[in-house]
Amino acid sequence: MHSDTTLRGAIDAAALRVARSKATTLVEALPWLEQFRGALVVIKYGGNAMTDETLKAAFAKDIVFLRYAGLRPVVVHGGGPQIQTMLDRLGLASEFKGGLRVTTPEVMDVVRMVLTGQVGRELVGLLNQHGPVAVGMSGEDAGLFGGRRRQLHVDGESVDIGLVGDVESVDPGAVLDILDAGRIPVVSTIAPDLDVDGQVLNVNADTAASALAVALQAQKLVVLTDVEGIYAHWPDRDSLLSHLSVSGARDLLDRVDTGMIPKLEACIRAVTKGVPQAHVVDGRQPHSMLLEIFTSEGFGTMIVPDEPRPTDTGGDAEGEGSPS
Ligand SMILES: Nc1ncnc2c1ncn2[C@@H]1O[C@H](COP(=O)(O)OP(=O)(O)O)[C@@H](O)[C@H]1O
Ligand SMILES: CC(=O)N[C@@H](CCC(=O)OP(=O)(O)O)C(=O)O
Repeated sequence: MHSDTTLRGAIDAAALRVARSKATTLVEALPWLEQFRGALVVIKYGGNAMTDETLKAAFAKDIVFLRYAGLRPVVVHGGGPQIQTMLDRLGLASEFKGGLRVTTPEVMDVVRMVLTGQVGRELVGLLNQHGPVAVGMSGEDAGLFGGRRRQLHVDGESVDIGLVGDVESVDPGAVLDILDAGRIPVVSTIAPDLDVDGQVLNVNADTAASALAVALQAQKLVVLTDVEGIYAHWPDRDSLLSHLSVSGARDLLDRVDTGMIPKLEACIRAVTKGVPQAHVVDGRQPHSMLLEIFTSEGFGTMIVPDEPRPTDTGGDAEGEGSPS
């Protein structure tokens, strides 16, 4: 241990300023550390935000940081681009409708192999470079998810999108066991079909993250993606929204396309079912998640419940927190 005098003698004034600024940054995080101590946060890590090795390593550091800071992070990962790369390698075609991949039985095999066997494994490996903290699991494990085939309607017409599922039931027991053991669950989003024994369904990762956040009654759902947040008039870069109410988000659904549709739907669903806030954050910015959680400015777009109207009695939240 150095005395104050030796320390000051050893470092010059500039280095001292840097050290003080680091201490200030740490202390500024204190109110947020207090607020979120023990908080369960579901983080959806999108495939488009995980294409760069440095970013993936930064993401792993952030998640482990949250864990050591006393939060309880649960990671739900996507992997759309990684699935696409494998489908291309195998010469299998697939298309998207309403932001969802039309999933034939052959495509389903690839989705399951890539999400659970490749993307999930890689994330677990990156997290475990910081200690034996991460445990990977699929929605098939310990009855985590039960799915039903999604009926898609476009312009009033029913469209067949194959083995695409919606999460109908969540048994979060295994996730809670992993959290209680002080570890970090890393979930890939395959769901057994509740109607057909032995069949599995491809669940969009935003949809699955939202269902899990609701079942766990998470304090936050954070969706990391490849864009700064939600734009009111995409692609007008001046229209980035920092806050959005659920009604505003519903109004916007008609004006977003591609991958933002399931994201917005997922945030709306989470917030209307008892998760206090959902965030869409730029996963291409290193440590964006830490900035979102530990600064007052936040980062990206925050979706919150509508303000109660003066006539509301306040009793209408009953039962909203129940798993879907
Ligand atoms: N209103 C909008 N605001 C932001 N992004 C939008 C909007 N409408 C469509 N998008 C598109 O949604 C994309 C994010 O979805 P996606 O590529 O599926 O991400 P991920 O792989 O993270 O799930 C953005 O890159 C953008 O092209
Ligand atoms: C039904 C459906 O579209 N499933 C997605 C599952 C992966 C995913 O959601 O990945 P991102 O989060 O990276 O988009 C797919 O097959 O691409």
